[in-house]
Amino acid sequence: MRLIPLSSAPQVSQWAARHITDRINAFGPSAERPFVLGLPTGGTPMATYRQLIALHQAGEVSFRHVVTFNMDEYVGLPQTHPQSYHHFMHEHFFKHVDIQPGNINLLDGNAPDLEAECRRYEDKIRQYGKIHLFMGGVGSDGHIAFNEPASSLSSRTRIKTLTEDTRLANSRFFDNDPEQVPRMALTVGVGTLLDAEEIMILVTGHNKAQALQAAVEGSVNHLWTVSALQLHPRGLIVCDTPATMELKVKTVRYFEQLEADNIKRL
Ligand SMILES: N[C@@H]1[C@@H](O)[C@H](O)[C@@H](COP(=O)(O)O)O[C@@H]1O
Repeated sequence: MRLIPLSSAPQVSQWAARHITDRINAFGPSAERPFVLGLPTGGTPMATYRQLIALHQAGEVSFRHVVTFNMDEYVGLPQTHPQSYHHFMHEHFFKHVDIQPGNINLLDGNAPDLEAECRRYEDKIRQYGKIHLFMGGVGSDGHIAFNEPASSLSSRTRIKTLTEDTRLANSRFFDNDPEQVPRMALTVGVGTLLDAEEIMILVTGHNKAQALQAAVEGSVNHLWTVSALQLHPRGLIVCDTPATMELKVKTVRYFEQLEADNIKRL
């Protein structure tokens, strides 16, 4: 696993957007051979989306031959609801770049048969071969996508019941009322994430410090599903200083030294 310890959240978004841009450009995608990008929602990636839009507007990256798969979606929220992940993605990213609508993939949390919808999603990912780069955030309880504590580390796309903690954390987007937060979501599994060629997780803020500690210094554990990143050959975490507060000084120094050139790039 690589850890890129940066000072601030804006630096994390700058680094992440540059990394995605570099990966897409190095791949040289075409209509026949698109770059497949996995994407998250949440507060953390919003600044990265703004940076990607800026890079796109500066002519540094095109999404014309990029296919996207979002990691999760609430069950039962209309797609037009301001807090649906469909709405989030269109507002914060898709409508600002040159992605082709047919290349956007999101789980349908209103599908009549939710299990069939999850199977369809897995099949569609498989049709493209694999996801080249999956970006994600992490919940303060260490969940990735909506793989709540005790999710199987070999899970595939499925329906998950959200924990009280997650509904409480996400209530800030629902008038601070946890009752308005849907009780279920569709999410890619930990196994689906591990199949990606590369995974990049963004971690910012002191409220994520425990999750980062579990991910980097803890053992692989289903209670902190982000720790499954340790099993991946190309796992990458980009974090800010407040998120490192539960890590040993020695751990942070170790990665600062290893990544000195990459940190200086900013
Ligand atoms: N399903 C999403 C996750 O994908 C996200 O990583 C997490 C943290 O979100 P935030 O970045 O807002 O802290 O929230 C939700 O539960």
